[in-house]
Amino acid sequence: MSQKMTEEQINGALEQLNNQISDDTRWVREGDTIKKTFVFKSFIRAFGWMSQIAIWAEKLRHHPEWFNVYNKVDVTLTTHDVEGLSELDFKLAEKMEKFGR
Ligand SMILES: C[C@H](O)[C@H](O)[C@H]1CNC2=NC(N)=NC(=O)C2=N1
Repeated sequence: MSQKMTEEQINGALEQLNNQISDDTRWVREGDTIKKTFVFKSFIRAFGWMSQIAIWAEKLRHHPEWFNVYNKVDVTLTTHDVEGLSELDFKLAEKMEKFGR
């Protein structure tokens, strides 16, 4: 079971996550969540990416909140079990970056 992260841990993990991103988009902290909008070349690319991430989400037993319109996917990550952020949110975010575009 993943533990709720402290402010210090969150800030560190967020910085590390954003440092490995090549494009100019960033994950943003919003309360008990981190958020990012992923933009793809087409709906089918967006949906293909979601399918890959869905498999990882099952493997990690950690699931995204996301909203897709055409080529965009708004992602919100939080850990309901701890009512906050846990390392699972950052693990899933890293998978999203790895398979992004
Ligand atoms: C039992 C099961 O692993 C838990 O309910 C998992 C499932 N997926 C989850 N996903 C997210 N985002 N937060 C959780 O707390 C969570 N809990």
